[in-house]
Amino acid sequence: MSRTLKIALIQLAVGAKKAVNLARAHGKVMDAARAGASLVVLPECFNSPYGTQFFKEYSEVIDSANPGESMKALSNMAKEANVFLVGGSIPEKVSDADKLYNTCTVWNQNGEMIAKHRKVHLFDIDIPGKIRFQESEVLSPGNELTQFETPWGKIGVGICYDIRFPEMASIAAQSGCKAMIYPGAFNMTTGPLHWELLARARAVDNQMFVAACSPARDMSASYHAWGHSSVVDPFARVIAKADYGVIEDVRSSIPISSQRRSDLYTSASLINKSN
Ligand SMILES: NC(=O)CC(=O)C(=O)O
Repeated sequence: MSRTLKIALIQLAVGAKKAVNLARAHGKVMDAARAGASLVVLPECFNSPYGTQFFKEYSEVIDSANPGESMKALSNMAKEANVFLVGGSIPEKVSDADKLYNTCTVWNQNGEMIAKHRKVHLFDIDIPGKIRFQESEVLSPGNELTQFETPWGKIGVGICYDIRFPEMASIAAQSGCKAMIYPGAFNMTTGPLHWELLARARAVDNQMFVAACSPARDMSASYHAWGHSSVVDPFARVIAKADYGVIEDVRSSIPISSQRRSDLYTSASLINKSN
């Protein structure tokens, strides 16, 4: 078993156009592979805006014999980039049963689907004055726990709200998983309080790696994702975090963009003629 793994979490900007989301995901997966990642993770609902009003319209059947647009795209990304790909999640349609699920698919380097996880714990919350979200109004819950084999050991998968239920990660650890991966989309109310806390809790409880991958925050969308995609080690140390707040902090503390002397930066004005 290989002992080192470079993992990439893609904090993808997700908009209203499915084809654009898929193309952007493809570009970022290729970038991650070029940077040396062997396992790449996309966020929850990577092909669709996150909202119960969108799930039906963006849903696809997940069927290897007759793959939909997102399935084809994920298979191609994994194969072309030569990576294991945890394909975030998409709204899955099961036409015979007239049901929708929030489903993560996992792909190997040959572009073959090796696992499928339907979100088990649906995100139904109501925090007065802050956020009400009821996935169960349109989605059905999955009924299985999911793990997959890789050259770096077995890995368990959950989706977002699943991270709040310690049993899933604990069962994964007890059955030999080295890591839990959660595509997720926490929000501006629960994210600051719980996202990192839960990822670190699952890591420390089970002495395993935890990776949680969010979409990028878009304040013009109906749902404001928290972002902060993170990797936590078995000591519960956050070893990587996408924290775009740091950009603002650094730019206001060291304001080089307003201090730039653009008036001097032409080849003619650079030269001090007296030297
Ligand atoms: N979006 C989710 O499934 C979960 C979430 O935002 C939360 O638990 O908070």
